[in-house]
Amino acid sequence: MNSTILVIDDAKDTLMLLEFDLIEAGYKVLTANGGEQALEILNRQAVDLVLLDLHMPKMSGMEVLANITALETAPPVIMLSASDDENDVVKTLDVGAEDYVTKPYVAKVLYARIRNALRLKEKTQELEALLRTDSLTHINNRVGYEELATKVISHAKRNKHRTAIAMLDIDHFKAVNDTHGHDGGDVVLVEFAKLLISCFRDYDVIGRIGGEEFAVCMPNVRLETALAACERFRESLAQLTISLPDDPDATINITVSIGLIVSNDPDSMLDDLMREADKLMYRAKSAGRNQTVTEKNKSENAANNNKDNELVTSKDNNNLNTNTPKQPESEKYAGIDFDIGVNNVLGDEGLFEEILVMFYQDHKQDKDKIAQAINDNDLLTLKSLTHTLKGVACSIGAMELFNHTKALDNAANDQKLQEFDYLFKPVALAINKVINGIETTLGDKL
Ligand SMILES: Nc1nc2c(ncn2[C@@H]2O[C@H](COP(=O)(O)OP(=O)(O)OP(=O)(O)O)[C@@H](O)[C@H]2O)c(=O)[nH]1
Repeated sequence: MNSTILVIDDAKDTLMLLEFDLIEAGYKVLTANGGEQALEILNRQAVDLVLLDLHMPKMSGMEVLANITALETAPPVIMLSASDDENDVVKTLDVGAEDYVTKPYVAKVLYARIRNALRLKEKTQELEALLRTDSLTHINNRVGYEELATKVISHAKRNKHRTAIAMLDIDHFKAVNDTHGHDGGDVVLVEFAKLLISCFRDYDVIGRIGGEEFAVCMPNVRLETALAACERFRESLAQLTISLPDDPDATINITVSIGLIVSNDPDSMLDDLMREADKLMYRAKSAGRNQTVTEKNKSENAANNNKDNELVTSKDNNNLNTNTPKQPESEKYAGIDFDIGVNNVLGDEGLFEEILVMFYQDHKQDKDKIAQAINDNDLLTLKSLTHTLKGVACSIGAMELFNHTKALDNAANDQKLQEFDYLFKPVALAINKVINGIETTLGDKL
């Protein structure tokens, strides 16, 4: 497809000459006789490149340049000026111009500069897409997902729509890897992503958030609709039999645990919603996996004059329970979701306290031990520490610690050494929070 070039110049004859030359070279051309007209065009339509005069009456070329570079999808700008003052060259390049060509221009040199700028733009776009795409499944990675979902949430705020966020985690995925190898696990992840794409709507934002964890952001939906979509996916997945190209006799069946939250709270941030949905997903895990757990966001309940949040769990179509009251969340132990922890020991608070004392004694040094293992490049110790900590964090309901440790554990398993340092920081903070929380509440029993 021919690239579109916008030429901005106050001199009519220059505009005509450039238009002629550029059309001759195969480009589509738009012209503007000043900054105001140019910005109007850029607001209306996409342009691949801008040729911009520097000295113009009314809005100067510098001013126009600053406005263009501030656009969300700014096209590359080549300055085209009669001035060969080196300060002009430096200033415009510093403000964001791609190149600087002096007038009178030599057509074939100008064409070469244009081709170069367009090539660079294409490469940059390819790199930006890679930065946002998961290389295995080709859906959004965490960066891409968060960027798009954040836009959905801002749009929802402006239009007072609800947004649903679902966090999905494949059940017992480690066992798939253990049985069928990492390549077998990869095939499962790809099939999982394909099914996500086919089950959710085109404008739902889908992403792979971590190893075997995925997220879906559903714009403008009611809880019932979002829950139905999650359930449709969960059921389709449970019925899907995945075969491996390298081992046609092997078949794999998997299930998924889903946490779903729907919010129309204008102050909800994506991070908060994802955290809430993640907590619900771990409830689905604790409650036996292969199910969706959802809870209406507080503000939505408030709008319905409902004091308590509703917890909805759904294992199959005739097991939809909309009346299970949620336990009020306790602040008893910092960094620990008391409800999850206590539920993991069938509600026995005394036993839960004993487990926390054991956790404190066994893991209070973990931060230093993990730091040491990273420092020594001792992968075996690191894997063993993170794997154990991840498991116990989940069972005491320390979900933040669990999530961060899980990320570090995955990186250790995949030997992503360069990620260790930055993944360790949140683990260290989360351990501190939990250890200090236990000390504060159970000090005399430790
Ligand atoms: N094949 C493959 N495995 C991955 C990838 N990323 C993470 N994993 C693996 O995913 C597994 C996740 O295991 P766990 O976090 O223990 O969870 P699980 O076995 O799914 O158990 P539950 O979540 O509790 O049901 C680990 O073995 C990781 O090595 C990947 O890109 N490819």
